[in-house]
Amino acid sequence: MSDNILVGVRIRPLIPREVNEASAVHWKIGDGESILQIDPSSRRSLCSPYKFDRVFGMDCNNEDIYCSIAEGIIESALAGFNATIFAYGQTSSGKTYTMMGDKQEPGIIPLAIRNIFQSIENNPDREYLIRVSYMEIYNETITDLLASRDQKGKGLAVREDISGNVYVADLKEECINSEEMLLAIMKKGNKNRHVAASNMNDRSSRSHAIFRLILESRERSEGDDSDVAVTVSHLNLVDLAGSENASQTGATGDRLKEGGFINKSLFMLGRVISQLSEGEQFVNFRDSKLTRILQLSLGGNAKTAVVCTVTPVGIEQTHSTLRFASRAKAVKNKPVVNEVLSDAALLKRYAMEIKTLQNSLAKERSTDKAQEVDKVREMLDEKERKNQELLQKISELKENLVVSSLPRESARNIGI
Ligand SMILES: Nc1ncnc2c1ncn2[C@@H]1O[C@H](COP(=O)(O)OP(=O)(O)OP(=O)(O)O)[C@@H](O)[C@H]1O
Repeated sequence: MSDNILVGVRIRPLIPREVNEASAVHWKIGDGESILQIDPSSRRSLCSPYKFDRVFGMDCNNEDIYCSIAEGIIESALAGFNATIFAYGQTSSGKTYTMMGDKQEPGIIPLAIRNIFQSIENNPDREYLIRVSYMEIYNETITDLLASRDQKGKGLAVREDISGNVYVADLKEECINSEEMLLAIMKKGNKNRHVAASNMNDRSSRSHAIFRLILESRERSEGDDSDVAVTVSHLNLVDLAGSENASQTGATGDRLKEGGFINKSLFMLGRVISQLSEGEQFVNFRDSKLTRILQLSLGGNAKTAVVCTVTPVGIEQTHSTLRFASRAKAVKNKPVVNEVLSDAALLKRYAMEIKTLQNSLAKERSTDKAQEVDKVREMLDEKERKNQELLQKISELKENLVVSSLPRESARNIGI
């Protein structure tokens, strides 16, 4: 099975700054799948249309983008496929608005979180273990957005395990068991992200942010389930920093330096996409942290979607984004469901640990306590304390599992 990267293009409405400057609109949407440059006064076409899987006009909202581009990818991640959605575009084109949104209009990330917990609720026959990490690449340094200030060191290293999987060493992963908990973690990470004002955007992201969920799931069962396969998938939701032109953003000093890093890593991403779209044998994944971390999502074992955001007033930069989007459309991935039978899956290890603890508890309880009372009363107290600890540990492990509140299908069939 081979899947092309799904590509959507979104043109945002004019923002107040552009309205005040009486900026002209240079782009027109064709039929929901194409976009072309027009002359603002005559509205005559100035180029042949760029075609994509979907093109979203100024009146589309985040929910529209989510339903057409993201929902299928999120469902695939829940079914065990690695998946990635990223937003790409020039500064101020609406990437953060699309990925994160705001209170009135939640973006792809909060909508995905809601979708994931609704799907779990609708699927009572499986149990899930969900972990989250949140990192940013700022000036080519990886920072953990979930680490407290005193835990932040010099930056995290990208490593490769013996199977060739790329990972970020020492990145914090938190187990989460509710939508509210995950949203709170997302907000905490957002607060830690590098943001600054520029002439183009009052809150310009100065880093690439990768919000990653690791989803493990397996059939729920009562009996001996040690050989039940666990599916494990990585879902990356990525808000890239925007390409920028110093003469437009007015960047100087630190901002100029950041812009240099941003443009360079986006150039590397563009080159990787180009190489993949042309089927080249050698691909420069290792030339930037961003392409290294996203390696699997670009031409690998993953379902990937990209939302390319453009402004209605940009001309050269919009063409440049659309060329990137056209190349991305030609990239093929090879997604497969990742099933794990070994104890590499945390869910498997949890299940085994729960079972071992339950066995020890049963053993402890079967000891003839009456005899022991005669002998050493303190020993009994000690055993009781140990039992409580085991029970506590079992319930803590179980708390991390996310399951539907509905009865399992099998239980419903026999009327439980
Ligand atoms: N679809 C939209 N509808 C209304 N306003 C939007 C839309 N998209 C973006 N905006 C507004 O445009 C401005 C820039 O958006 P945003 O910060 O998301 O851009 P960005 O691409 O993430 O920029 P940067 O690369 O500088 O971080 C913000 O004020 C945002 O509220």
